[in-house]
Amino acid sequence: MIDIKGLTKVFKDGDYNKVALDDINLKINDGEMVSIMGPSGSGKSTLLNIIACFDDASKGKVIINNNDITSFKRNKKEKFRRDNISFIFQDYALLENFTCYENVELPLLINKVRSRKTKTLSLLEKMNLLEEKNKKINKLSGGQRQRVAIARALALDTNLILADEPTGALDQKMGEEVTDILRSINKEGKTVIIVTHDEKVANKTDRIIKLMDGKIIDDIKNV
Ligand SMILES: Nc1ncnc2c1ncn2[C@@H]1O[C@H](COP(=O)(O)OP(=O)(O)OP(=O)(O)O)[C@@H](O)[C@H]1O
Repeated sequence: MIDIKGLTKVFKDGDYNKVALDDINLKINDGEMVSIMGPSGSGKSTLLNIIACFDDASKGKVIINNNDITSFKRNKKEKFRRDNISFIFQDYALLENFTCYENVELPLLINKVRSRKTKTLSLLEKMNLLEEKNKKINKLSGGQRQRVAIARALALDTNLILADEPTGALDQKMGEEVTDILRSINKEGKTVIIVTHDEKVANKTDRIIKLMDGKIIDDIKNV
């Protein structure tokens, strides 16, 4: 479970002082699929980045499976992220000059996982990318790139998948395909949190949380 208590984030730089998250309280259960919506600048990415251990809180706690990540020093945070969290970016964040296969294998190589070939091929098959396996990323469509990014995110078998606008760069058809893949990953038991501007994406999630000016203004069960 993710238990967020009084989470506040203030960005400060000289005279600049922006309260991006203002006393957020939120619980997300294991196995939920949640979308976070809200206008530009409402704090969606800031919230996701703190859950992902990419950024620090100014105040409050984020407790993931009984681990208070807000109390962790940088190294411990990075290890916690590696072991527990996968992140999917709007712009895929893939290595453009490497093949699909190499991109998916990379986290397995870094973490010295055994049976890398079998695992990588099975992930590529799952994402319907076997035919593309030796193609370089810069030869793929946006939807294919995002499927490679999802395969890579699944490589280490983490239970928490975070996605920041995963369909933001895709046309409607590819966006739907990627959303359906995230839904099926959730059905396999993983917790999925998606930041999105797209109502269609949000409507495929179990719960829609709306932010405005760094506060939760709505938290709706989507049945
Ligand atoms: N690194 C930073 N330094 C200073 N201010 C920041 C930083 N990151 C975000 N902000 C500010 O915090 C507020 C929340 O930003 P955030 O990116 O979380 O919003 P968002 O809801 O994800 O927006 P969008 O939909 O445009 O991506 C904004 O006013 C933004 O300008």
